[in-house]
Amino acid sequence: MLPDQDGPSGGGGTQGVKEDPAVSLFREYLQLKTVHPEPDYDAALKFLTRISEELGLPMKKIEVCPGRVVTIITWTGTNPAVKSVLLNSHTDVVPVYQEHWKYDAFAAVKDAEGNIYGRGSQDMKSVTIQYIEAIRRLKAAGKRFPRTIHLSFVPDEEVGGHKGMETFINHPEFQKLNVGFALDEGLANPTEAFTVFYGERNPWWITIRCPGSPGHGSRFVENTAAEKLRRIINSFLDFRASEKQRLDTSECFTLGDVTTVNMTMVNGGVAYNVIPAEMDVSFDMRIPPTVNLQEFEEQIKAWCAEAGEGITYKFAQKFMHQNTTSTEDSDPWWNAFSSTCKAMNMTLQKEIFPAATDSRFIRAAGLPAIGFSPMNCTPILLHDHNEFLNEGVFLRGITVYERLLLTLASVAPQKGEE
Ligand code: MET
Ligand SMILES: [Zn+2]
Ligand SMILES: [Zn+2]
Repeated sequence: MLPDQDGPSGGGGTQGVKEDPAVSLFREYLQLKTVHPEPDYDAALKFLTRISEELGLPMKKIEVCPGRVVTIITWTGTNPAVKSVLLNSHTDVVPVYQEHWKYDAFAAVKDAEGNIYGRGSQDMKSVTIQYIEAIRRLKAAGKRFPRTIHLSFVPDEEVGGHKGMETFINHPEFQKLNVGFALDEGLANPTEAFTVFYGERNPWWITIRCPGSPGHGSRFVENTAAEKLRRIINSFLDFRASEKQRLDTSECFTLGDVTTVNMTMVNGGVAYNVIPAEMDVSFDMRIPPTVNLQEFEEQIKAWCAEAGEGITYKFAQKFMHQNTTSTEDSDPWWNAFSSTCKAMNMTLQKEIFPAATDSRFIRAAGLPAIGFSPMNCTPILLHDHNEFLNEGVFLRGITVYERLLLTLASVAPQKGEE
């Protein structure tokens, strides 16, 4: 049969059955073009304003930078003096190569299997709607909890978070939230298990400038920029190969446990027959929290010194905090989280997040944060073509958050909280 292309109802997976309103809301949110480089944040704000009215919960808008608004929806607890639970999600999504997609990446098409296609279906518009729907259900059931629950909806995560969470975390309005524990995004898991992230690799984005002697393209000029560039590239890519080897030969390592290095840009030169006075190369590096960052930078310095005279580097991104969140049974937040999952017969795999999320700013502020997107039995398709999530997996995730909030928002007050 034909996929359901034009409306929130129907779809082969649930043929003849009216679509769950939560799924319809998810599909509606996927259709908002909050896509870089010019995200329609106004559309997201309008959507969230409606949600706040539907839920009957107050909303606060904090413009952290011009045109960049963080939205907070709050469900105040019965003991608002104790620390709150923060459910964070970003509203922006990465661009698409539409020609590689089966369907319009912003049409939220649901196919015969109930798979919902759209940019953001995994990263992370699903999670946003799951948080909202879990709150809606708990409210409708007349529940109240001691701890306040805040939902934060932040812009610009996908471009580094500078005009989003990085600024918000230092804003007085963030302090006022009195956060004790945060949930943020994770990754899908193709198996029955769910992956949870207790830390992240540190993103370092570096550009290395290689100066050299210019001259005529027909000569053997000494000390050229290209020769230095080649040595730099060799050092970085040799290290890349050794880290890949370490990952490939280890039984227990995941991507989050080794350093990745990728050469992502090269620049320089003006003409075929002019030896350039300088050439630049850029790398995206992701460094596990167990690596000594000072020593790692010394290694980079050594590679530059070995490659020739006058080589300089600068960072476009150099995250230095290496906090991880406790996953000890004695930790009340982890205990609440993991015991709830266990009670639901969910298998958890604890890992270091291989990329970066806004959780890194939360952890850097000294707060515990767990990265978790309840998507098991799902291929990892974030930032990829044909990103999708099955509606059954999506709906099950709402129940997971419902149960998680029951316990997290009821964690007993800790020493010093009251
Ligand atoms: C390093 S900024 C974060 C952007 C994106 N989430 C990434 O990991 O690449
Ligand atoms: Zn994301
Ligand atoms: Zn992303």
